[in-house]
Amino acid sequence: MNFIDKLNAAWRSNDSLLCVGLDPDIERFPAHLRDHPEGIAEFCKAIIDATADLACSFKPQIAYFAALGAEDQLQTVCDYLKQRYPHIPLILDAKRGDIGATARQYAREAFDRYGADAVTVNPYMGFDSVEPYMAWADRGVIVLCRTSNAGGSDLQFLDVGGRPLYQHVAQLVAEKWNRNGQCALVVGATFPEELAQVRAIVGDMPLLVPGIGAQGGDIAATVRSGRTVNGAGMMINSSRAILYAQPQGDEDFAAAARRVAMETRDAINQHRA
Ligand SMILES: O=c1ccn([C@@H]2O[C@H](COP(=O)(O)O)[C@@H](O)[C@H]2O)c(=O)[nH]1
Repeated sequence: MNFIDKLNAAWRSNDSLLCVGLDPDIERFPAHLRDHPEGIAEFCKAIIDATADLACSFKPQIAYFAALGAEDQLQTVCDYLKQRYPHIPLILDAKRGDIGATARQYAREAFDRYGADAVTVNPYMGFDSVEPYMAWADRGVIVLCRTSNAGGSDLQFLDVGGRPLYQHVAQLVAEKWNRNGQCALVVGATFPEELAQVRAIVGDMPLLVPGIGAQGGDIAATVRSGRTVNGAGMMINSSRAILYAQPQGDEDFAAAARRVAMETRDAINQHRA
């Protein structure tokens, strides 16, 4: 099954547009996992088990693993996801961007080494820096368009022929780059008006939408701006708000994560119709 089909099936089977982000920060781990040799993988596996029936995708952020030289634990997490939850898409958030020959190695890393269903890429170097990922026709290529951070406006809002640059990116990907129907775009939940603009340009193309939860994006505005006519079309990511949900009483970290993931999934679903 290719990425888009798998995503459609996960939206339906879990009745969810929630993407659970895996950004493991050992400083915020429960004490028993901080010094554990496989603590990062154990933490992520517990979060995955606690939220797999509530999520349409999981998104490990490679920087949190690579910064600690913990690529082996990223591998463990990806293998675990694929073995236990093969129906949930695995998105590797790597935001790669480089010349074609190097891009091919990044694509091998994402798709062959980690077995990701999709990877995030940076379009700044143009089509020949993105095309190598498309050789894996059954995988998703998720292109940065209008990112959730304030500084994204420095370049993405530049006026290019009467329209902001991010709208050109949306149109370019939808009309030219998406030859195999495998592309998606990153658009931040912190900018619902721009999210609506992108949706109008790209039709039903899936959007990866970070920025709710810790970044404060408004769930109602996000869903109303980005949903497709059938009330889907988005992987709305939340990482820290779920991973480090404040325990209440005796609640452990995974139970707290499940509680917040369920609240978030339900809040999203309220606005899909
Ligand atoms: O525009 C973007 C693109 C990617 N991200 C990533 O999403 C998560 C957000 O984490 P939160 O804890 O929910 O804020 C993180 O991995 C970012 O690298 C983004 O935030 N904005």
